Amino acid sequence: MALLESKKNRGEVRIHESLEELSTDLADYIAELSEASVKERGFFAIALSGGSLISLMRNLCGAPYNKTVDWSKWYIFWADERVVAKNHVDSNYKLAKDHLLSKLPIVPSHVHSINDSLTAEEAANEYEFVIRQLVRTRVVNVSDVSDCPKFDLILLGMGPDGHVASLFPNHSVLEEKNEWVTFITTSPKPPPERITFTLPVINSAANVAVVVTGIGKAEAARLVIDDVGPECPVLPARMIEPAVGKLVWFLDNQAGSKLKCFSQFSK
Ligand SMILES: O=C(O)[C@H](O)[C@@H](O)[C@H](O)[C@H](O)COP(=O)(O)O
Repeated sequence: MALLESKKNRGEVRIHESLEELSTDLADYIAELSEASVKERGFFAIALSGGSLISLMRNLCGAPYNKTVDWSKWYIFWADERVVAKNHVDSNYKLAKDHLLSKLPIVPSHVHSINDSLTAEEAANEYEFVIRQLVRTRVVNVSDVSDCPKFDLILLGMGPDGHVASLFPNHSVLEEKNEWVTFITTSPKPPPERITFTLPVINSAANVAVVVTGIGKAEAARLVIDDVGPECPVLPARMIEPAVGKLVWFLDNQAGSKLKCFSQFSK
């Protein structure tokens, strides 16, 4: 693995030789953050996304993490969710439950998924309300620099169009400054109805990790990580700039192949 500091505060970039190496590193990274957070605050509040991220977290289900991680202190959230029934094939909750959560001893009442019987707007409002209650009791930490929750870790994937969570390019949702959780009904990636954390919430997290794999995302990765100048299109992933938190990019060598730093890595 190559560890690189990006230019202009775009965070730490980790480029991996293979998906297996990335999965191992990702599990180590999450386990370390969990340990530090439990030691410091007694809780680990982690937000997941959908997509390939979940299968890349698979190593957490095996040794040594199944024994060494304090799963009883984990509180699970979703940075974005598709507004479908929980048993629907498109549900991010179902994806995480089937491939991750059902294999880990996480306390069921610590799993905070959306209410799937509501409209997208209602589900977003209710989800924000749930998070507000947990901020009040400090299960979710509070930001010292904004009026936002400070998740211990927000895990994101990125689409080839540069979207993260359900924040899509050229969508008014990118302007949302007041809500913690908002909704869209016109997602260009199906299904159309989704709820999503807003940029202020993502940028208030203690740690944000973006996991990006495959050659189809190499150009977007270049545009959001490299210093490409003012002609760069406005891509949601480029708007991730944690105020005080730490940003880490987990790439495989295909997704990282167009980065300026890649040539020095591949020598
Ligand atoms: O529910 C979703 O659709 C997501 O949370 C979305 O933001 C996803 O993480 C990216 O589209 C990357 O998905 P892939 O890694 O599968 O390409």
